[in-house]
Amino acid sequence: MATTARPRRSALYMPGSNARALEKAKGLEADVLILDLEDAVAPDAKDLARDQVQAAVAAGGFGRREVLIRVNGLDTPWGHADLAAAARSGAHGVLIPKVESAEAVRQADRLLAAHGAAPGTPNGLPLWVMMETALGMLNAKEIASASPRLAGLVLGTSDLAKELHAHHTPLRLPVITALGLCLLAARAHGLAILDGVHLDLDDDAGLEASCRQGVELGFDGKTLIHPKQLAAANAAFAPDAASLDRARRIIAAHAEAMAQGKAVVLVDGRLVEALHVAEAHRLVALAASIGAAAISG
Ligand SMILES: CC(C)(COP(=O)(O)OP(=O)(O)OC[C@H]1O[C@@H](n2cnc3c(N)ncnc32)[C@H](O)[C@@H]1OP(=O)(O)O)[C@@H](O)C(=O)NCCC(=O)NCCSC(=O)C[C@H](O)C(=O)O
Ligand SMILES: [Mg+2]
Repeated sequence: MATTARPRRSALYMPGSNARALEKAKGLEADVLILDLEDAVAPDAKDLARDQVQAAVAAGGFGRREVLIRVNGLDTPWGHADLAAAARSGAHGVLIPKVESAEAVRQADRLLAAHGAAPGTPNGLPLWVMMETALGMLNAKEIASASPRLAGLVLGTSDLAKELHAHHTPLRLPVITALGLCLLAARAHGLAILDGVHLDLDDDAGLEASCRQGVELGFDGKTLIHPKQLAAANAAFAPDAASLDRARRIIAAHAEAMAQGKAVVLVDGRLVEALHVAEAHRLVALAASIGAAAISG
């Protein structure tokens, strides 16, 4: 299944109750904005946050940025009203927290449809789910294939570490199995997948290392909590100049080999076959869409 080339290098959370952050987001270099009604919003501010987010999305001005609304869980006092508001908000997607089963995805899907959101792609309202509990991880395969409305998975490594009694360590070994399960599920079912947050805002080196690890594992991008983290994620998850140059040479060399009736060729002494060409095309398309996004602001 094809994975879209839409850039999702950086996905910035912001509390829906913070009007200043919602406004500021319109000028930030984020590929995705996650307008949060869940954990970043205090119980007393839930209704205000919902109204503010709905009004902000309706007013627009977010440009090329993909806008997701993270609702409260459907088992909370606010979840159903959040989902109803998100369904008619004009956002690009709705993010459901702490999803643990395929049935939870189907329930959200049914409720969105009941609130008038068209199902499926390309015209429906996409559904995203947070993977952040032990049970969710064990059910990743079923969750990822539960609905044609599903567009992506978002790792919630803070909730996960809390539930596992695990520590946040530089190499993230305590959560690496969970990251792998989600990556397998997302790629098997053609979904986008975003890595969890780096909580220490003063740890630039740790953030860069965590972004680099996310790239190496295969994530499309990283969720972030502060604008100062955007540049690191945008740089890490974009193909660098050397990778792009190599990708273009792979495409050209393989096309020439094919014209001569050969299926394989050496580029820089390394074997290139059709699978490498497909990956090269993905990188080139991703770079082009990052470039186009930069131009459109
Ligand atoms: C962490 C913060 C509370 C810090 O806020 P603040 O003290 O205001 O930071 P600064 O003074 O450095 O802010 C400088 C300017 O940047 C704006 N700002 C700050 N953060 C954001 C943001 N996230 N989006 C947009 N704009 C932001 C400030 O308004 C300042 O602007 P200006 O006035 O023009 O100078 C804060 O950063 C914050 O609230 N971050 C988001 C927290 C959040 O959303 N948490 C929930 C998501 S994380 C999570 O739940 C993960 C998952 O579920 C899991 O389990 O792992
Ligand atoms: Mg969480």
